[in-house]
Amino acid sequence: TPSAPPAPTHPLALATVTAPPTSVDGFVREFLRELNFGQGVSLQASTVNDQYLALARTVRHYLMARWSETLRRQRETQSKGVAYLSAEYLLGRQLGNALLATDLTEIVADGLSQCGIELADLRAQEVEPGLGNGGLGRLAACFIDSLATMSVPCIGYGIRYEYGIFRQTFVEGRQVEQPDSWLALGAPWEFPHPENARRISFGGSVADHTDDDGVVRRRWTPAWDVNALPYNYMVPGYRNGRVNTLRLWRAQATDAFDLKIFNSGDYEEAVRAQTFAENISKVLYPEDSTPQGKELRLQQQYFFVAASIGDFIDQQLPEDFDLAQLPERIIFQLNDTHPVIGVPELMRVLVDEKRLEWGAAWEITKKCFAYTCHTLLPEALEVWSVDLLGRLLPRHLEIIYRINEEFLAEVRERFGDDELRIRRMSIIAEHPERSVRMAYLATVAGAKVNGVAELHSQLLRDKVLPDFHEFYPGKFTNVTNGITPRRFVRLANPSLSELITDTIGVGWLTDLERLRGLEPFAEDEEFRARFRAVKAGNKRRLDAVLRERDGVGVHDDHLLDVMVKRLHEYKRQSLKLLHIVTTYDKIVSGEVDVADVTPRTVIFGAKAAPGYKMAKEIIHLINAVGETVNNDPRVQDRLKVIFPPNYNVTLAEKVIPAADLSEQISLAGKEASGTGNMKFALNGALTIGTDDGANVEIRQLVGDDNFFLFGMLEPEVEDLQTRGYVPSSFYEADADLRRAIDLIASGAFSGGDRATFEPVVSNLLYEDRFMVLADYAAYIEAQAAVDAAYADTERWTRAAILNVARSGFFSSDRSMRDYIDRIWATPPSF
Ligand SMILES: [N-]=[N+]=N[C@]1([C@H](N)O)O[C@H](CO)[C@@H](O)[C@H](O)[C@H]1O
Repeated sequence: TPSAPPAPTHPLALATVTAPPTSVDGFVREFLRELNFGQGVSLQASTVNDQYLALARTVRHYLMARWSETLRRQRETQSKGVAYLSAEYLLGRQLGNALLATDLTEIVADGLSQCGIELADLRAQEVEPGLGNGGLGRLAACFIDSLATMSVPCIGYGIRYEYGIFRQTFVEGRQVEQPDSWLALGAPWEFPHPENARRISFGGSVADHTDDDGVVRRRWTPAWDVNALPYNYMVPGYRNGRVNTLRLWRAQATDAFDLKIFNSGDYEEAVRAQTFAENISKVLYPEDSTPQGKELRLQQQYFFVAASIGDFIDQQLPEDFDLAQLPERIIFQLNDTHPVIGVPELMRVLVDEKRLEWGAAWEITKKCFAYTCHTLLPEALEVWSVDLLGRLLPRHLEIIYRINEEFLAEVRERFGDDELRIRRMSIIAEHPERSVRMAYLATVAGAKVNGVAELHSQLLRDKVLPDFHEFYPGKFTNVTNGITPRRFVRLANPSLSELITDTIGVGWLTDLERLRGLEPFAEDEEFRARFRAVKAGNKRRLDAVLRERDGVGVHDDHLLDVMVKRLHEYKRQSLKLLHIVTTYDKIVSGEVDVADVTPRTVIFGAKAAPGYKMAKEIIHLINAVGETVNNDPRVQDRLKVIFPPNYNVTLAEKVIPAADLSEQISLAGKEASGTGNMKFALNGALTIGTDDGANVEIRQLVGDDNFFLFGMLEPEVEDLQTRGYVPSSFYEADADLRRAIDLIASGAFSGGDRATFEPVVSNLLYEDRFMVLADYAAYIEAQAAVDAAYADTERWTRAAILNVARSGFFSSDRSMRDYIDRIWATPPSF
């Protein structure tokens, strides 16, 4: 290969880019230049969007120096890093975080106000990139933030969906999805590099081929291909001079336009290839925990994984790199089963392209991957039919067959001809359709397999993958999830952050366990008063936001009871609904004096996957119950239900700091971890929850007195399931439950029409897969304890302070330390 031309240089080009002066004048000069030359407008003529785009680009200038220095040092030190492979990144707005990371917020606010511009208006102009569904996507965003802040080399790889998670609207209380055209007003945080595009192949066939070294190898002859264009995003560390990279891939046709066909007048045909190709990165699949086995979804997964592995080997490694050393240089972390097709892809590259022996390639591959499982729902573990895989990726199917063959040979060696075990453990499922079990492939190929909370990892070992735990005992570990305190405490809750810093000093943002220093202040009356003032202020802020956004407000003297997460039956939003209906029923029937009811506003936030019918029914019922309760004069505003549409990261940053009560009420054994639960505890909300996922660890750390635990434990759920669960028996046995369900069935929330919510009622009475009725009585009792506790303001505040003080463990920095210690061995490098 011809030697690369000498790199361009000039005495003015400093070894690395230098940041503009960190002064108000320095900033204003940079901003106006960007507005004039970048946006091409004068300050006077500029729109808010012009100003936002110019500001974003100006802030990029301050980060650029750190980014190129990070890349230069990375190239220099060649230290081992992480390639985080995730089909989802729920990043949230970038501007606030970039200003925080560079400590520019004040300078920028002053500079802009000199120009007659409000920083808050420009921050509100940003459209958040909704490139994820829920917890899994947000976790990826928190993790890459922590790795940058901890100076760990990391490249996040994913897909640059043209349309992210749909925008949710409500029409007569029903969810209606709108496309999320997040790019429409410009995307100032991305750096496209079409020159580094990669060709990704699909389809075709495989045959033996004698290569020029005389060796017969399998040769894949694809049928079609697309280009993968990289778009780089900055991942700034918190005030440590470091910026890591997030590389998202966009699909584009290799030959975008067929002029000959166009000239023949068949315009549609002329661009068909382009449309077809671009479909691959067109839109995010909106399912959370219930994957769609659609071909396009597999195309998306292979597209970004093949581009990422190719990019790392060809772009990030020195030309003469000895691939046997690959495990010393990189660990590919598989964020759930979505990127697992990367395992046969690396084997294909090593064996077919780099011509390594199969055995040598497998030794490398086994050390280069690790797998994080995020679920316990059997339907969430992806399987791909061998028909589809064989058609789309014939060479990869071959490789998977060989991996499975060699794996089962090892199993036979260990356990003899135990056919049932062989069938149970085979990566290839024979029934109901011959298909590849991606979680099994990830477990066989991964150096480590982890769950995302202690209970989850235990259930993975005991119930989901017991055979594999028996076969690979050392492979299974746990890393409890975490959240970044930079976004979810410092940015989302500046007044609480100020109180914390005033009290325990700085440093807690990158060492969250320091929050323990707040414990003694739970006993300090003056501090408790300041803590309450912070919460009240956040409630008023939320009130203003919701009034402007949706025309509804929240009373700051109400207990704010918040349930925000994707709509899924296992998360049991319908249990929360039954509590509301029970309270309402007791008020309107006069069973309780409305004056004795603790004033409470229940805030829901939840998107349902568009194809998830029951979830959409439950959303409709929540809005209908809200409509009735909110407008019933007998309630005297002491119970309110609000459901702001389009719950996303930006709304979470306003709702969570205002919350008093965090609803984490999934059926025990169903929620792998949860991460919203951690954000609420760190923002001084008390949790009412089951012993499920990370709730268990939150309760253990904050103390039983500061957590409202209720409901069956996982073994009790298992036992009831085994004994046979008859939901209607709970209906018959519990008068309050019967009245609540009967009220819904009566049409009280649907203008007397009994049919409207019959599907929800029937589902609860005759199916109730997630045992809402079984946990109802315990839940209602726990909610009564909440009311009693809330009436004792000092006790409540003390408990809220202890939740903050004892939740430092839930920093994603700690999660990263655990991944580094237990899985990656990628210590901070510089
Ligand atoms: N997919 N998936 N899984 C989830 C969430 N739905 O995104 O991953 C999250 C991140 O690990 C978990 O907190 C949550 O319990 C789990 O259900």
